[in-house]
Amino acid sequence: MAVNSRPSRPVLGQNQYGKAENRVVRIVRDGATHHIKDLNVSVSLSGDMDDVHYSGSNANVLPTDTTKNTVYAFAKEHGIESAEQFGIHLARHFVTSQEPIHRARIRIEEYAWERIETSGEARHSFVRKGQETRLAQITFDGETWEVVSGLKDLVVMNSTNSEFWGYVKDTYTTLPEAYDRILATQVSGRWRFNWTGDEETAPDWDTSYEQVKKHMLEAFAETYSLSLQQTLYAMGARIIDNRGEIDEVRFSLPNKHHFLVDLEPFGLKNDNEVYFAADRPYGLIEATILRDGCEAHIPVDLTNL
Ligand SMILES: O=c1[nH]c(=O)c2[nH]c(=O)[nH]c2[nH]1
Repeated sequence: MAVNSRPSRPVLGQNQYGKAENRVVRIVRDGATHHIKDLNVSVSLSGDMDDVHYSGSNANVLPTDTTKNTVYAFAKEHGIESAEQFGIHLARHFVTSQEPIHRARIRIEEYAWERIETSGEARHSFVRKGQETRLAQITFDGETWEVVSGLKDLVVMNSTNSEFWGYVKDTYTTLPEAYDRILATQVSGRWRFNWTGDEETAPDWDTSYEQVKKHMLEAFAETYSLSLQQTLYAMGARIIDNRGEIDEVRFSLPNKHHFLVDLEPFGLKNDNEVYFAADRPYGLIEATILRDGCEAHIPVDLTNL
């Protein structure tokens, strides 16, 4: 370095910014048939952003909060036909409406849902594709057998037929009563067989598993829910009532909250269409359902099984 020359300042390299992981659920209600789109949208913008880094001037900065609002407003205004089409809309909007923004990268993960088909008319119940992990625990001490089967990560949603009201209200209660909400959970369940070890009378384990899952899903879809607790009981009771080989069922059900997004500030009405899918905190509803006269053996904490 030459004598008396000032060191040049470090140079800003590639930079980008935006709101990551906007969880948007869009419901289209076609009478009793509902359709859902469930996306995780990350916005990354770049352009003339030297000043905000060098001097802190925000004159060119569209807030990340605005990019989040745009995702939710576009879900209402334009709908979500496909992840690609939705991303194209967003990217074009940011680059063409904001002079300092030269590049927009929209990354989208889409979570696929399949309809839960039941004998009834209702078409508002879904199970997330990718499905569950099947579990089994077998214990034998030379005398006594215990077989517990189960599953985890079975994600299900009802886009209507769920309410929650009439609960205790104290000084700290702010929750508004809900008369038509989304009910979604990620089922973790275990069920204990009453099989005592006789090969002749062993259940067909695969058939039993498929049937338990079917009854659990049907009860979830067909129960008009006043609480997740009530739905949980209905799911367990349906299994006990229909599967004589099972004496005990335990469920751990996180209440995967979906909050209606307030679109009023953008002059848009949210007619139960656009939701923010929160990942935490979540209500956690857990209970055992027993055949009358039977004892509980499944541990309270299912992570121990
Ligand atoms: O189904 C529900 N059960 C609750 O106990 C509860 N608590 C809450 O805030 N929301 C809900 N939803």
